[in-house]
Amino acid sequence: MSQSTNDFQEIPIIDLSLANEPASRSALLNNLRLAITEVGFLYITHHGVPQPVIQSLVGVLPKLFGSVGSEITAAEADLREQVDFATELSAWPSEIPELRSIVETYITELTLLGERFLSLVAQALDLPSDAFDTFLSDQNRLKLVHYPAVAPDSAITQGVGPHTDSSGWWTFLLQASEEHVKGLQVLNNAGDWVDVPVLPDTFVVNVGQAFEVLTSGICKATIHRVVSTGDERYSIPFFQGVRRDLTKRDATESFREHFSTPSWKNGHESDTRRAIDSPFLQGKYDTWGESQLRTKIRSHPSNGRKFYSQVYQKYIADDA
Ligand SMILES: O=C(O)CCC(=O)C(=O)O
Ligand SMILES: [Fe+2]
Repeated sequence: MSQSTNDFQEIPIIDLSLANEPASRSALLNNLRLAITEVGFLYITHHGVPQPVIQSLVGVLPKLFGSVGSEITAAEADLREQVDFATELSAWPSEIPELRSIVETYITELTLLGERFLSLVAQALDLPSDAFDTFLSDQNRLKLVHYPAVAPDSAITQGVGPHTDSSGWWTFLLQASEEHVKGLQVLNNAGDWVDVPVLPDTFVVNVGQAFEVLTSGICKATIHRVVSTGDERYSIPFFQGVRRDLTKRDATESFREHFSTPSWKNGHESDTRRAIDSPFLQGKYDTWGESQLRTKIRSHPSNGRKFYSQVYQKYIADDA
């Protein structure tokens, strides 16, 4: 894969309901593969987690947070506070008695979502749908996070510093604030921080470090951060757990052969074909040759001007 394929400017949106129809399934898997191998971040819609389960948890957030705790990421203090839960935890904040069942129901639903998602990921990576099942844990982690608002002139703007997720296979993040509230950003290979705005009824999904290792780096645990703004912000990341007895050897060797073929190393074969095909199939020129000529002239404009002066202006002006 070339460096430039990771210069994404926005986060792809994947509609999981497309998996239900054979006709739309292969397009879904194709788009999913591009998202997880080239961006490492995506939104999922039609995720199947019932809205009441989400709303009950979002509803307790304002009650839960009092004062800002402390956490360090990338050697800077983060301006956020959080409550961590895990499957089978026994200590519960007692001020909110209903919290336990709300959190347990949410974890159950997200566990199922994580399993459904992982089987699609396996298929998108040309593996059997249950290929990753034995790597899962019976314990997943949930965090409830609050980022306080900062004053416009505040010197401190680190909600959470740049990092990749170390806690699980995949992260399923609920951005639990209104749509105008910004904060989460993802780093592309060009070094730009790309905003991940709040989209209602979605989860933001990203690759964790362990899954990057399991796929020999084909799936990328992408760097992200949260910038504090004038709005307070809530978020709820769910970290799909890694089997506790997973060895380094299992993590690095289990799929090494599968991902060592040149088609993966150079960007998946069909990704490459897709990238080449799309200007041809979607562009306005009938022939492969003319579409290629347009591409080349636009890539090498001084040669285009010199050798193809009759058509140079036409192709340079054509942004289609
Ligand atoms: O709050 C967010 O939107 C992201 C949090 C995060 O990246 C993390 O806790 O790992
Ligand atoms: Fe994170």
